[in-house]
Amino acid sequence: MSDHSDKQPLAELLALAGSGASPVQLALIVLGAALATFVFAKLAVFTANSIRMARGLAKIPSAPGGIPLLGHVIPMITCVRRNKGAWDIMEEWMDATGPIVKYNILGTQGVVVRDPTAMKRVFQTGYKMYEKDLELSYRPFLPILGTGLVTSDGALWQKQRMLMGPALRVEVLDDIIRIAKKAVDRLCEKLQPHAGSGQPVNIEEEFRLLTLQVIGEAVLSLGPEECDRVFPQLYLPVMNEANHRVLRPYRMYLPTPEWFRFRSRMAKLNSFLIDLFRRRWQARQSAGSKPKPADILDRIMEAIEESGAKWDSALEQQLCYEVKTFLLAGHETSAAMLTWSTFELARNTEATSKVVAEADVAFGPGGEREASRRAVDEMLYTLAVLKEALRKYSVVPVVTRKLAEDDPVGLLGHPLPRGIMIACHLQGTHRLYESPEEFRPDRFMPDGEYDQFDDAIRAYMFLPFIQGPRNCLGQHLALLEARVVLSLLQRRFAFTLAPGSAPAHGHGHGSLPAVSAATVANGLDLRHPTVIPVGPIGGLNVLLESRS
Ligand code: HEM
Repeated sequence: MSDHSDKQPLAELLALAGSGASPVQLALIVLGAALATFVFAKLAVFTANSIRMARGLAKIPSAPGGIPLLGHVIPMITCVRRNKGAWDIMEEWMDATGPIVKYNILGTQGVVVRDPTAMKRVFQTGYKMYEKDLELSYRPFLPILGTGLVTSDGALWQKQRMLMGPALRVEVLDDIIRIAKKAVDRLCEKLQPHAGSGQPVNIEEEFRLLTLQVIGEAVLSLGPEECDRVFPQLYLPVMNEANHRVLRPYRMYLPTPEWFRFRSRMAKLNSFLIDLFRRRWQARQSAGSKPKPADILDRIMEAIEESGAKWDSALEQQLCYEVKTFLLAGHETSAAMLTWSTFELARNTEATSKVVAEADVAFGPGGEREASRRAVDEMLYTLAVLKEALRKYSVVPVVTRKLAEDDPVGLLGHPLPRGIMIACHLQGTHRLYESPEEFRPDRFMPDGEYDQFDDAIRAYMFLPFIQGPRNCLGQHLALLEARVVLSLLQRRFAFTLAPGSAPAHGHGHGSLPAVSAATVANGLDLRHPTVIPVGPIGGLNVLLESRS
């Protein structure tokens, strides 16, 4: 017996489609129906989620300038024409509306905050539910950084952090002073012919090469020549392409010649690193006694041995992600900090002479002595200059998180619904100081403005490295390296800002034209509007004179 209800769905469809349809037409009908159901289901889920989130955010003031459907996308993409970053627009929203503002970008709903108590919730007390936003901000970097520390979450991140954390502790920091001193001595030799020549030098480019050499030696014991050979050819171009993809995400998918070059460089870089890991691992296994760790890689390998993990291709791949993460996280940010510090010192002779005096004490009047860790720790004023540069210029102006579950406590008295984005506006927090546009290193000297903040919020008033369990693993390394480099360079040369001109060599930070550094009253106008870490547009041209 066979009635209508016994028919298979396909048979029903055949009957519906009529006997005249060809198999290809029928297949297309089935495919079309499946696709329509899929799109409909997606739309229904998206709409339900959007309504749920919009209800959850109802009491939070909205950013000005939003329009139906597109939301706040137009101010975000047109701001570059006004030489402002998306983060500057967010700051204008908060100036106009208050310390927490909601926004909507093409259906992605979120809030932006700058208040230190909100930062404490996101970075410390609620950090597990405020997850990394890997879908948007970090997406272009995922092919490079994979599941490395910066771009992983949950149990894998925790395991990796436990493994990597100790590798960047005390003894490595002692090595950094020696490595940074050699690197700055080499840079001084390179710059010497420019002294008194009237020839501008793009010091930002030099800092980028220097910090890459330092991290290359600290992590992998690579010599400066090897760093200069491998990284500018393989590593820097892939990072450049990833940076382009932030504003032009279609570049991730279009098989252009650059797309193929990106893939091939990545493959070469990975095989260079994996080859190095294998040689190092084999040498360790065949050595009779445990060798003294020479670098960060040795320390990571030591931790792997102690954990009993098996050496296999998955571990090699993970190590590759971690090392590329250190290279990325560890050089451009530090270079930007050094560049802004140099910019400010070139305009402030009093601050410069204090930095030079500290170099004399730590390294001897000719800068010839090896300084101890303690001597560098005592360079309080140089440290204050670096911190003030990080505050004023906020080289990482914003970090984003995605809320994994409803947060009943929420931010600034507003409970928040799961799924929304949170833009933690570090630059906004750094402007909550007195006369924030002024460069005043004394803020970070003992009993200065920073020390005067209330105990409950102080740590969340200075966030260049964020705070909490996911804070920057390299912050001590970065500040130690920078104290050595900045003070010795200032000891050797007097810097002035070159009259505005394109950088002497190298292309600087992105492709926008250079602004005249010498004529700009406040360096904030020089900040690049699209590239993080934020450096000066077109680099920083300086003139040098030797100090006696
Ligand atoms: C001035 C220099 C630096 C600045 C301003 C800086 C800033 C930051 C910030 C803001 C984060 C948090 C990112 C986020 O949560 O989305 C971070 C994370 C990180 N940084 Fe740095 N960084 C600097 C130098 C370094 C150096 C020298 C290293 C390595 C040697 C390093 C390694 C890392 C790592 C591994 C993380 C991820 C930590 C985790 O998620 O567990 N950073 N950094």
